[in-house]
Amino acid sequence: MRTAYRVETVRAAERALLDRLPEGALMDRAAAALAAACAGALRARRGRLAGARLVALVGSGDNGGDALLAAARLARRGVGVTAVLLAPDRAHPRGLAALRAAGGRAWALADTAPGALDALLGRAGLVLDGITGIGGRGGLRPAAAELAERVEAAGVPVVAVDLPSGVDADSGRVEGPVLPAALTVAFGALKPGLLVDPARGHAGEVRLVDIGLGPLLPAEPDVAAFTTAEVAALLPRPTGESDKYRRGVLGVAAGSPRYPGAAVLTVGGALRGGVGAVRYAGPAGDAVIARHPETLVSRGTPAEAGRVQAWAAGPGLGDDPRRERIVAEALAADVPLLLDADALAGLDPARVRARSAPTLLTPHAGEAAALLGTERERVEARRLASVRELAERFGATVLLKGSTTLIADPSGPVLVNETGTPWLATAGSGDVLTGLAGGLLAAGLAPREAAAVGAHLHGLAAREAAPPPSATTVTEALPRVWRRLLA
Ligand SMILES: NC(=O)C1=CN([C@@H]2O[C@H](COP(=O)(O)OP(=O)(O)OC[C@H]3O[C@@H](n4cnc5c(N)ncnc54)[C@H](OP(=O)(O)O)[C@@H]3O)[C@@H](O)[C@H]2O)[C@@H](O)CC1
Ligand SMILES: Nc1ncnc2c1ncn2[C@@H]1O[C@H](COP(=O)(O)OP(=O)(O)O)[C@@H](O)[C@H]1O
Ligand SMILES: [K+]
Repeated sequence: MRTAYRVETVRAAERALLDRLPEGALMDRAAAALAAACAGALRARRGRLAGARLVALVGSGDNGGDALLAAARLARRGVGVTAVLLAPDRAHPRGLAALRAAGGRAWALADTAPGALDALLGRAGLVLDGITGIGGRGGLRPAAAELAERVEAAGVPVVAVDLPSGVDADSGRVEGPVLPAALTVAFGALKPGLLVDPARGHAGEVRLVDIGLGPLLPAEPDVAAFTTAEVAALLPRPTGESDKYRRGVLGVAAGSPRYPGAAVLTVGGALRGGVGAVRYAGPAGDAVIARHPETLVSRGTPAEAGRVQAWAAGPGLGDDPRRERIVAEALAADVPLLLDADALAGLDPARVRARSAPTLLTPHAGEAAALLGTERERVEARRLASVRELAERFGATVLLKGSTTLIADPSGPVLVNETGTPWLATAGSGDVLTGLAGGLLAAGLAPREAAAVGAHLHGLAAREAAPPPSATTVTEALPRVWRRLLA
């Protein structure tokens, strides 16, 4: 598991560790790793370290201190270092002394003419961003924001110290300018903002440095991501005693005369979800059979279909006059249920909470916004809070789709899917995910695992099918992904 912890938790662990270590030891560990990462980046650009130029942006906290101590180490190895101090009288004293002793220069930002700053940046091979880390609050203040914009305009690669300056560590929110990094060197633990958009999108490659915090962090993270190996271990596998019913049957209620394709795509995903069989109930049976002849089709509603181990309902139900009945019957079924798309419209939390079996909701940001009574943009800006709120309100597992797919239960860590790709923003790809995650539910995975495994496979399949994938080619790539993971 890749794990991320909130600032409060990181700080508590840091305090406990500081009590056991000599003064400054923790920052020295961080600075050594940071200097090594910068040295690697500088060498990759120009072959050798001596004579390279680095600009360190230094805020008034320990994030700036880390930048100064790392810059001092690089200066000792022949790198020409200039530190740009946002608040010279509050710059980390030990860090500043170390930099000066190593022959580095320090400029006060307020005393630096814009032309001189641009010239400095123009000569730099790398910028080290130590403006703010976990102590950053709200959007960057004007001087810092302007500096970030000038650095970005100069086009010099940036290594962020702990976090890209300007992002909110706990929520992944971004207010105003951020300095985007090619590499973020995170100390002790990842913070949620390094895994969740929009902040994640500014972090570049994220490298976690062990500074000894691990044993002091709680067992339960705030945010976590399954690795591919963990996903592979969760995949349902048939055994000697398996038959098609024991492997699990998924019922699919999707599609309508106007949207038969949604039924085809959902069933297509379901058939790659590790089930023994898929029962389709609805008006698009002919289209489903034409593409997937192995499907058991019927024209009725969920209550009229045969036994299943889980239901997936919603894609393309839009103009089916029986939509409400279909959703009501799916909600009444005493098996795990995935609700997506048109099944989410107007969904009553009390009806979901009253269910006897688990429920998984898979909204995109627009559907999540409608369920929360807010705007899509607000959900996109506050993904973590939104998915947590939905899970709590509905007493269900919620998978929030989009640029970062998140999965939340009413309590416990939020799971992040790290395999996503913007290529998935293509019509019908959500229907494939519904079938896939529904299939995994029917095969016996808990909703949280079914959602996380489904999203992980879905992202890998899109990468395999790209560019450019369509919902159909994502479906077709799924068996290749299974094969690789099962090998
Ligand atoms: N945790 C660990 O284990 C370890 C942590 N370490 C390091 O410490 C870092 C945390 O240091 P930190 O606590 O000093 O806070 P930091 O991020 O430097 O920022 C605070 C300063 O920024 C300012 N400021 C705030 N908001 C701002 C804004 N919007 N725009 C502009 N300025 C803003 C704020 O100013 P003030 O509000 O006081 O005026 C304050 O002075 C952490 O990220 C990691 O790098 C490692 O060394 C070792 C192990
Ligand atoms: N910008 C993006 N980056 C990564 N994944 C995305 C992005 N936009 C959409 N997706 C993914 O694409 C799929 C789209 O699903 P959905 O919105 O339900 O579309 P549709 O209804 O057309 O199937 C989801 O899996 C979602 O997470
Ligand atoms: K930073």
